[in-house]
Amino acid sequence: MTTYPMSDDERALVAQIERFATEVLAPKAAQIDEESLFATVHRDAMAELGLFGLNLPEEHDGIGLSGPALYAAVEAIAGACGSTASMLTAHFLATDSLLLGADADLQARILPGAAAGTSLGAFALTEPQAGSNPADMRTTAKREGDGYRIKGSKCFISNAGAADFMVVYAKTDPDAGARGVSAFIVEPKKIDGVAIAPHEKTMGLKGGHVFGISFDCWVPEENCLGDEGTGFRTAMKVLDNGRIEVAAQATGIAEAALNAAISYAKERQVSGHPIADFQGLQWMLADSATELAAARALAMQAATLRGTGVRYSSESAFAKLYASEAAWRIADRALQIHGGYGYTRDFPLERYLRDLRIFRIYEGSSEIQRTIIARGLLA
Ligand SMILES: CC(C)(COP(=O)(O)OP(=O)(O)OC[C@H]1O[C@@H](n2cnc3c(N)ncnc32)[C@H](O)[C@@H]1OP(=O)(O)O)[C@@H](O)C(=O)NCCC(=O)NCCSC(=O)CCS(=O)O
Repeated sequence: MTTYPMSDDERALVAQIERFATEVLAPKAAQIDEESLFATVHRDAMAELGLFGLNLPEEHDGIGLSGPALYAAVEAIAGACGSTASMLTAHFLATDSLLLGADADLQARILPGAAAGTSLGAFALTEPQAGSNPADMRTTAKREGDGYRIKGSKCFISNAGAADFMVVYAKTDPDAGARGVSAFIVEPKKIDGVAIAPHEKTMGLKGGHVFGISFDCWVPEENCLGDEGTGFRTAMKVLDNGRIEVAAQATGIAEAALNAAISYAKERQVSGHPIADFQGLQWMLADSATELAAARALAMQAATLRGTGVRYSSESAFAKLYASEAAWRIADRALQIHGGYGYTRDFPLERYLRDLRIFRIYEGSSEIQRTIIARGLLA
């Protein structure tokens, strides 16, 4: 285990998660990818370990890991199965929305089931016409009786097909830009008016299913997270957390790729020598190890600020931007070291690359991370 700062109890739990990842998740990862099996196949076993509540405090029946320990846990899961990590971290986006934006009653109603893994969450922000710019969303929530009618559509929403609850972001004041956005709990299995399309066929993370959703549904007013108009800020704070988890997924997969390259370089013989003897290859491994260490150092900077009340949008953007781009280079070098074998499905390298590609796009593209960083510099 990498030496991240954490308590002895956290270290023991992360070691247990690493064993689970190696023994349960890793052996099924290729099948999940090959057959596009929804990673919820692991849901019961993950729930038993408490994984769905890793980010939630004990008062909500969660485990309440610190930022660094949560990072280590997500990294271990992603290193074994990227799809499973993506399914889990999408659930964290939903529960973080409640933690950061909802009142105590709504938290008490939804979070214990979410922590137990009996209730799966989805985070419904992105729309066909509003991806990088969510303030421009078209979904509306209009007052109707003692509640709201939500109308509109969302796309690329992880977990939606199995979700027990969704946090849906919608405009309560369409003329107020970001300040007109509010967030709502929608429980699609309990109400009419939520239509979920078949999951998208994606390049990677094939078990981390994403869906389009159409809404024409009514929810009671107590399903609104906090006050009307606070939804955009909640979503942005959630994404500050989520981007650290994307960095964790990236470094988890990058480490798996680097380890595969090291093993292969020691075994593969050319002209009577293991290819690890050649300096050109050693330098590739050295560059990858350096970039992995740098990505983790940036991520730890953000992870240690998580939950402190300090805003860390720039640190979180540094972490996601660097880790997602470095992980791509690390996995690409690892595939190159494997030569033609790396390009086949007999080895996991091509899956690692396919799984990594989305990290430069979702939860804010690399370009959006640069925008956030630049705004911080120029403010
Ligand atoms: C690039 C953006 C950050 C820019 O957003 P805007 O320019 O539209 O908004 P701002 O004017 O910056 O802010 C409006 C308002 O919000 C407050 N704010 C902004 N950021 C934060 C924050 N991090 N913490 C707290 N508050 C924040 C800001 O102070 C303003 O407040 P006042 O109105 O002045 O009071 C944004 O557009 C952006 O992040 N874009 C990327 C969107 C994105 O990442 N989408 C990903 C969706 S989820 C996904 O991809 C996967 C989902 S899954 O797997 O299912």
